[in-house]
Amino acid sequence: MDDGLVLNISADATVPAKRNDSKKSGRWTDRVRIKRVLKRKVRAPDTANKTREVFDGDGESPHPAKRPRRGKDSDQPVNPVVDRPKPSTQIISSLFSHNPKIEVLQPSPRKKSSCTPSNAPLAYMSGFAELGLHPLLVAHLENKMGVMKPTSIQRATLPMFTRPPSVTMADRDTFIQSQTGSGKTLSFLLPIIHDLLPLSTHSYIDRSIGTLAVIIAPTRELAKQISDVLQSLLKLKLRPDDESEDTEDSPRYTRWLVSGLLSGGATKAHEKARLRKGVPILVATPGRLLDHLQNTSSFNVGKCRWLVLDEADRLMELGFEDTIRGIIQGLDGRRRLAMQAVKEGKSLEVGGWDWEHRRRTVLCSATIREDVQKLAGTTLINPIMIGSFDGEQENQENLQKGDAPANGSSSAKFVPPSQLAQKYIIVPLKLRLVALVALLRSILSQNQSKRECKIIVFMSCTDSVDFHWQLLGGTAMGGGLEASDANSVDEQLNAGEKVTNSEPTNEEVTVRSTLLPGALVFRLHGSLSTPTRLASLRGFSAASPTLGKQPAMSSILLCTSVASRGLDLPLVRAVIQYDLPTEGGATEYVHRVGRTARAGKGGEAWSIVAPSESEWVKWIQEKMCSVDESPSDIQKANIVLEGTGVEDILAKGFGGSDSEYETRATGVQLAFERWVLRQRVHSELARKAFLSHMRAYATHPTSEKYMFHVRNLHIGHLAKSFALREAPKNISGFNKNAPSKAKTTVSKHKAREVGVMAGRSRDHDTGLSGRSGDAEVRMKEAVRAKGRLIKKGGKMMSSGTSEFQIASGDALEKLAQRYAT
Ligand SMILES: Nc1ncnc2c1ncn2[C@@H]1O[C@H](COP(=O)(O)OP(=O)(O)OP(=O)(O)O)[C@@H](O)[C@H]1O
Repeated sequence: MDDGLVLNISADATVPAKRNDSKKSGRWTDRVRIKRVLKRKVRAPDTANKTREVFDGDGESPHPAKRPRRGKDSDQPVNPVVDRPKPSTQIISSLFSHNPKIEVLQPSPRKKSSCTPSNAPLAYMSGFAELGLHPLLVAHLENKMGVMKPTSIQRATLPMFTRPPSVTMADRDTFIQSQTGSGKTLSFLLPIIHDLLPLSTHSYIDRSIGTLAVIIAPTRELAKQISDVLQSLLKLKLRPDDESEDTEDSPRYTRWLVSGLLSGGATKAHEKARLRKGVPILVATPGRLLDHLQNTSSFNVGKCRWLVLDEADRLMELGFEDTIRGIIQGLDGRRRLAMQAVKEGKSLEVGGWDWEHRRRTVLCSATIREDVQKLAGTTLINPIMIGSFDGEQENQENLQKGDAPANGSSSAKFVPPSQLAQKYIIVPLKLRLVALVALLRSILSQNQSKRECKIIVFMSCTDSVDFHWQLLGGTAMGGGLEASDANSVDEQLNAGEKVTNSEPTNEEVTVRSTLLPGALVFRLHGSLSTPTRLASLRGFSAASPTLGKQPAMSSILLCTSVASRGLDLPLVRAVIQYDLPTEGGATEYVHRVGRTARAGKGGEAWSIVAPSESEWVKWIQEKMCSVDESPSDIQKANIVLEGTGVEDILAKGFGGSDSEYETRATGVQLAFERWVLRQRVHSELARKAFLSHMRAYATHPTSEKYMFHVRNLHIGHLAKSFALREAPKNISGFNKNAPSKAKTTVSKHKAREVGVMAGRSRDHDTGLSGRSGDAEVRMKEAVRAKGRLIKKGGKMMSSGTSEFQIASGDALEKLAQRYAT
């Protein structure tokens, strides 16, 4: 049996030669035993590695080869000088045998051309001017930002704020919901600037007026992104280009409108200094904002007239409900104190400020789930809903009451943009890793003619992201090869593995893989430091990313769900869900795929589905459709996922004739496995990633267990997709057969525990993780407990000075401990 593994991968010179198994001396029983063992085994072609490789190939045996028992010696510590895993017998199972049979997929009847983009600017509109937007803003959008026509959510939202007050909803708050990539950010930023710009005409106005608008976003990345868009809007020209329009009567605007960002990225002292100077429009993450409301006396926010809660559903998911209540109480308290100070003549403020002008709250959310309704009920006054809702009237009434929808459905219909091509591949577990590489290669080569191509790959946990990132960067084959087509895989393999001396360090931002020519690989998850996360995003989004002197055309981002919400990364051609979402169900899926196909552009979304998860395809399609939708509606909205065979992807990605791709895929897999074996630190990375992945997998909600149950996974095959050759029972910490939390159907509560066990690996990213996030985590806990305190009759406190406080950080924590139930 040759198993198709005749690959000319050169031996790793640093590895000692394999010891000879034949034995001439010793007892005759020993010699007979060894002979018998050798007869049964088929030798691996690579004998350079001290590791003995046992092939399980081509169906000779229906069961995977068993790993022989290890002798006493195997427990001896690894030689500290050569830091490599201890020699052991390894199982090298063939990639293409013993895989479950997968139904041949029928091509989808969907015609791509029939899809008109659902989130594109509206062609029939003449421009933003007809929505009543300030002419300076219209000119800036058209001339400097290339934004000519509004999208449908902008068309619906802007008139609400630009019409004269008598007919608008001055006394009403707003709830905005629309598709991913439909331009929600501009639909709340433009009204704010439109409202504040004319204040320039007041003689006393400058940035010392304080903060007039606060925008809250759930993560640092999102806050930074909103802040960037805001900054580019605020660069607007304050006079019309046409001088003739600049008459005596035309208002003279001054540049007092500046923006600021509070997201925990900078030091508090620096943020305090900025707040003291005055920041008229502030973008913030919730924890840091509440912190400043509690502790920064110079934070002048008494006149705030806009509060925006972006990605409200994510804010709720991340447990910010109490923090947001604290923020609202803080804003109200500071307003009362400021008004009182003016009344009592204690304030140095010049008169003329319209204190009657109430603060408007805008809530943006992808869904109107029960928890978002609750938030809307407590934060919005007489809200008007803008967006696409089913049963709008009913929902509107519920929203005002803060109730869940009467029909019991917990979410409004939320579908991906119609122009997005949604695809899935059912991939046997063993083939996952090579299928991912093949898919990346095929997308990259298809888009070679385009200027650049960006791909986002979602993984289940931070450990998995770290492992795959290091693996791709570390497994350099024939270093420096720049293959331009899929056929060059052979050349890369034949050139031999190259031991890279410079392993990427933990805080490095990017790596290159010769398997993915012309692309740089970035990573993003919540355990990276803020500068690394931001550098990663900057690098990935850059027009022509570079590594050293080598420019790259394309970029790939390996990430956890941290990148699923709100991030607007330009030119993302494809999203690959290597691991399907463990939390958030269909909503999370729609958010993830929504990172592509934005503002009317095209894109493709790929889901890698395990054979035991195949029910998921039907499930997700049903979740995205309304019960009463006709098949033509479903086709039109492009809610159907199109299946592709894994062989097609492997053939496209690795090239070659007939089934040559099998040999090539095997070569790639072997190279990965050798990388894992090469150093102890690599195998630890792989094991950790495997374990964390299993734990994350166990946190799928109970209602989804029939599709995602650890019990249904072939653990050995899954381990192979982490380039591990070891039988999983030897991976400490996880035993599929033990009565573990992962094994039994876990309740949601238990599932959470499993998630917590995974520690840093589970990425409920809030921008709270990492070194600088610890304080925020504690703050969040304290605020939660403060909620309990208030329920138990505690009250908000005002310090002797003019500062309104909920309580100081320390006091709050002490109170929290005292009242913790
Ligand atoms: N009227 C417009 N014309 C052209 N491009 C636009 C327009 N409005 C917004 N865009 C662009 O569309 C992209 C998506 O916008 P935005 O990030 O606001 O979407 P979103 O609805 O908030 O998406 P998500 O739900 O994923 O957060 C951005 O790159 C933005 O610059």
